[in-house]
Amino acid sequence: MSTYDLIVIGAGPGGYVCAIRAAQLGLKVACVEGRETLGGTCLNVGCIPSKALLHASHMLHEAHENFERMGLTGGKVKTDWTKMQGYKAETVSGNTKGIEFLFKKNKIDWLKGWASIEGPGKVKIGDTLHETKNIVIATGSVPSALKGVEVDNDAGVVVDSTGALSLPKIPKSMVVIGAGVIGLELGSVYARLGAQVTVVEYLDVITPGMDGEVQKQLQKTLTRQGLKFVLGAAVKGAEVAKGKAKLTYALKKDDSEHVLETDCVLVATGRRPQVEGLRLDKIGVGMTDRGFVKIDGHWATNVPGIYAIGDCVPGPMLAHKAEDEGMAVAEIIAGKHGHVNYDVIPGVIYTTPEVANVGLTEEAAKENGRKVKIGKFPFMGNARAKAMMQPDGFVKLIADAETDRILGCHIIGPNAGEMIHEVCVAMEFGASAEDLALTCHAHPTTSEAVREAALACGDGAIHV
Ligand SMILES: NC(=O)c1ccc[n+]([C@@H]2O[C@H](COP(=O)([O-])OP(=O)(O)OC[C@H]3O[C@@H](n4cnc5c(N)ncnc54)[C@H](O)[C@@H]3O)[C@@H](O)[C@H]2O)c1
Repeated sequence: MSTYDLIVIGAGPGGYVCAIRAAQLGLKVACVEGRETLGGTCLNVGCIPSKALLHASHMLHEAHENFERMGLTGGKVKTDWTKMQGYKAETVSGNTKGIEFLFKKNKIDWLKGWASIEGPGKVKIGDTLHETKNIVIATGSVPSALKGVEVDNDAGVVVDSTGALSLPKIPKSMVVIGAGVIGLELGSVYARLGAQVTVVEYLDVITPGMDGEVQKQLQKTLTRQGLKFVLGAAVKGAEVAKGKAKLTYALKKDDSEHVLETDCVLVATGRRPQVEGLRLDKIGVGMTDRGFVKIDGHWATNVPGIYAIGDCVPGPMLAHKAEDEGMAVAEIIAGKHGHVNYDVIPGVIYTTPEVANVGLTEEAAKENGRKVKIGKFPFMGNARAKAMMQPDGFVKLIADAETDRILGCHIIGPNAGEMIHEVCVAMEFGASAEDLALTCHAHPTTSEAVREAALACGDGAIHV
């Protein structure tokens, strides 16, 4: 039995970052992880492997669609699925081993196994009980189940996001249930690799909650890339026979039933918090009615010395939100001040073009009766985007109508996921649209489009 200042349960982006920050602040720290490798969903079966497949399939798309126009000729580039899987695995292991190195460097004990909490200060793994002053629950989330659609990742016909990363072969056709982040990212991968992809979504729009103009532009662009969309459709069930699936859905507008036959169904209808086996009910940790761990403004549960962060607590299920909470709670446990600004958490969809957003949408401003001004700039007017053959999309900046303070930004276009951060920094410092407009931006960069959108909040953009 060992005594720690802090035991973090779960080594995903929330948990491992929390452990590292706590160790840096002088605490004796252990992190429990039952998976063979560190890094949680994000590094093992989420953000990182999907980005490897997105990158490789984007390169293929470029080779097929744009190389010749750029004067790059030669044999037709083909996909070697086994090699691509190897590249994905290498990307993952490079990152997970990196966390192992960071744990050693920061003298963090990796307690291997699945933990349960026996009471405040008591964490059990197998038959071993570990004592600790504080516990942080960072156990993340798992894909939600969908009634009537049974996932079997090993069979590879009806899969969730984990199974979709390692399909035995590239399917000729795929039906994606859910036009959210996962559905569109992985749907894009397989569409670029040659599958006929149909996305079936319950709502009448894709990417619910996002800026309406971005939703429309993204749907238009992905449709041009070959994805088909069936919106306003409720999935009734899926049957598997002879290595194929039959998916039945009903259109909400007239209740008519339709069947899609496909090689593969990807269920991407959201994720739910993962807390099974922790014994939270036995030790009286309060939960929300949607199954998340209930916390106060300092990530503390109702049981003294037990905190929770990341996907298992309410809020957006994003790795970077979990990381920020991990750092903040470590600071609090170490007797310092920890803070997360939930108004400035960016979101990115890694399709091509990328979609990125932060803060208020035009729709939310209208709903709240908040007066805003909107500066919009199309990438068609951006020299760099045109040189990259990616002139689709725009930057939309939202500022307070009276004070000019930046309240939000919505980008669809090349490098959107990188560009959003200058707006995040501006918002963090309470900057106005004019502050951004007065900041010199290097030419030619796609970031100039952000400045132009800021100029459009004032006297006008130059290049439209
Ligand atoms: N790039 C990123 O930041 C990233 C990548 C992957 C996952 N994530 C996070 O992981 C979580 C899960 O992602 P996700 O894409 O599974 O969920 P999501 O909540 O983003 O989207 C799920 C979609 O499925 C639809 N849906 C739900 N039930 C349905 C049904 N029965 N039939 C048809 N459509 C249905 C919803 O309306 C919604 O559009 C999200 O919180 C997401 O933010 C983020």
